[in-house]
Amino acid sequence: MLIDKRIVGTVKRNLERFQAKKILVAVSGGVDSMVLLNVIAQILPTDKFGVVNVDHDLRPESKSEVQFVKDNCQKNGYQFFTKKWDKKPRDVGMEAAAREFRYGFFKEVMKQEHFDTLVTAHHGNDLAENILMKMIRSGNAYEIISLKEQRNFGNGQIIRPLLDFSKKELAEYGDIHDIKHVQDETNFSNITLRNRLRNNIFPELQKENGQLLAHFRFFDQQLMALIDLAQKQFSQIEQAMILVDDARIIKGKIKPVLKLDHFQQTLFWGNFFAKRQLDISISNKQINQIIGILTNDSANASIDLEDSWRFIRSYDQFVVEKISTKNLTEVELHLNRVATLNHRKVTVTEDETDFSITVDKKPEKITLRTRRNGDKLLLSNGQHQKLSKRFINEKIPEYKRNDYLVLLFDNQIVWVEKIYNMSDYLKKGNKHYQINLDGVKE
Ligand SMILES: Nc1ncnc2c1ncn2[C@@H]1O[C@H](COP(=O)(O)OP(=O)(O)OP(=O)(O)O)[C@@H](O)[C@H]1O
Repeated sequence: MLIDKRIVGTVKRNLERFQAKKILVAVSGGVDSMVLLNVIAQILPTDKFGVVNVDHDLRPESKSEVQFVKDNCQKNGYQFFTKKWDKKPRDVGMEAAAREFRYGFFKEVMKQEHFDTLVTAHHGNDLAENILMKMIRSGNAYEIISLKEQRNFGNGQIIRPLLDFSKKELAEYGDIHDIKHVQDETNFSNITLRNRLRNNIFPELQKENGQLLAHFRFFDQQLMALIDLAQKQFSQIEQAMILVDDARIIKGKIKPVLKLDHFQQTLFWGNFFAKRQLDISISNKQINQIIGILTNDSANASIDLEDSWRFIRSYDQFVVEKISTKNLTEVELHLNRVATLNHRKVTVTEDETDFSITVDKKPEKITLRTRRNGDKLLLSNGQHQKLSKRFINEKIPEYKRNDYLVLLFDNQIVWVEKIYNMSDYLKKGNKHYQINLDGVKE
């Protein structure tokens, strides 16, 4: 069969197989995505698909490239959605930030305009480059299979129906149908690993075997099949271990996973994070650290993962939680006025008869906050105890400790929710205060 018929046939089969109904085509203007758009337009009526584009505004030509895609859509009567990226980060990680913005916008359009499927023009060369890049960077099996032909995405799914075709074959289709496209000049510069692989390494490898891309695709499919098989066993283990599982916190028992050997555990945790799509990027080094803290003798330990997630071991349980960077960790408090910290309400009032704290002078500054490293509690005879030690003594698990409120009078800790009141140790002075926490007297 001619290449163009094969491409159209494969895309059509994929759309049917994954039951795509209303499709958003991601079009950058390059030859791959312009070919994809042409193919989709042959298969579907114009009310069943739309075009989405992001102007990353990173190159002088980007404006004219967006215009090119826009004109093409207008001419053909296709729905067109575009957005310019104007809040770029100043530091490193431009490529990743651009991707986050791009996929964020794709999700937004899908939701607002009721598209159930996003289709991208990733092809066989992208897949092979992706696999080799992941081999170079991490060797993590779950990252190696990250470029999937279908996965859940936003309020629907993402489909990549061109993975069976090489860039060359798509270009051939473009020639046959005389498809106009823009040329991304940055593809030729060798600043990124992807471009070095694309321009220097793959041409050499392909000289060794012309079937190289098909082999990468075969390896990817087999690895995915193996992981699918393992998944059944992993699901049983998860059922035995999980206690809480929601968008911000996962909590469970450790024991069930320990029956797997070390390398099976690496796969287990890879699967664990990949399938929940928590947007945690996790390296093999971190997976090994997780296994390390679960299997060593220390009962309390934690690891900070990327993207504000933390993995905590607490005795025979583990917790994965999103650390909220938005949460306030400190507020100044005024007598008789309600202060709110992390959704908790606290008031401190002067009270001669019904009081919980006694000090020798009226505080000039009252602070409410969560714990900090180095916090110390004043005991009898002026001795101190570390707050962390008190948490351990009271058997408060590590992952709960940030929830405890700490009250300070003139920078001296006078009270820690549930576990400490300075007046139990030092009953001095004649200034009496009542603490009210969430409507309850302390
Ligand atoms: N600016 C863009 N606007 C719309 N779609 C885009 C844009 N950039 C890329 N795409 C879509 O994503 C596909 C892959 O593009 P490209 O290979 O440049 O991305 P990548 O960064 O390598 O991969 P990924 O998109 O998975 O991060 C394109 O074929 C196209 O469908």
